[in-house]
Amino acid sequence: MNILDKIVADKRVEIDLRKSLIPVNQLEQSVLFERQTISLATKLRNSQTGIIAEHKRRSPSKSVINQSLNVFDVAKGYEDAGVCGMSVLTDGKYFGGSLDDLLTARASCNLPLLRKEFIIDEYQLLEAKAYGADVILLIAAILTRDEIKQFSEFAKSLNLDVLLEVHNEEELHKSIMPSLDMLGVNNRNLKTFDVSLETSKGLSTIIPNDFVKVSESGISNIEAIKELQPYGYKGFLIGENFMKTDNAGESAKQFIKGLL
Ligand SMILES: O=P(O)(O)OC[C@@H](O)[C@@H](O)c1c[nH]c2ccccc12
Repeated sequence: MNILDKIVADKRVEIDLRKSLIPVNQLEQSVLFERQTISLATKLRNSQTGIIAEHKRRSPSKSVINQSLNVFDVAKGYEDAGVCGMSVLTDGKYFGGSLDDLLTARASCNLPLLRKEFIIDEYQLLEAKAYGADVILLIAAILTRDEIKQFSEFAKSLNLDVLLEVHNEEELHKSIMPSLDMLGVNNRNLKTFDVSLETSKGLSTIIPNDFVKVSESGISNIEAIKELQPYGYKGFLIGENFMKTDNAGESAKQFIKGLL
């Protein structure tokens, strides 16, 4: 079993438990369920910089990144830095995140928030909405075409934007459909953790122009952004580079200053 298979197997157990603790109607009755969501895709289309900054405490590839920052300050700092959106890891076991982190980020800023999660069940989309997300991630490597269609259409019915993540041509071909807003190319292979910006470059030409293109992972300097922009990328998802410092917001601010 590779790491991705393990994460998904654990996720199935976790979702069953969550469902038994919080029924769907309780999620639907939460105050945030009525909130007007903000479109990340629209913000990226109109942005010169396109930074999506992530809150990530640890990961299977890097173990600890930063356990001492608090989400409230990180979200405020990112907003103050002028990022387009924030990504919040909500997986607990492998990334040290939680839905409470999402709720805290929501209370702290008005940025579009991406629920960064391994989505394999519609229930997780209701959770995303109930905890204040604006955007959901779908990972092509763990979903069938039918599931991508089902989940993305359900997300759209909840007014959530959809970011679909691919890592290779096969995943991309299987995933193209009108219910997606953004296509993300993960420069990190989730099965081996190898990172290369060439992945984004190579896949850029076969992503139809109606989708906002996002390059994800392994972006550690301004040069990388400058290198990717000519390939049509409008969004750049950055986690570790900001989170490994003692002030994530401030490092995002300096980064964006350098880009303008
Ligand atoms: O910390 P980095 O290398 O800047 O990467 C951020 C983000 O792209 C990465 O966390 C990520 C991209 N896709 C994912 C899917 C699941 C978990 C995590 C991810």
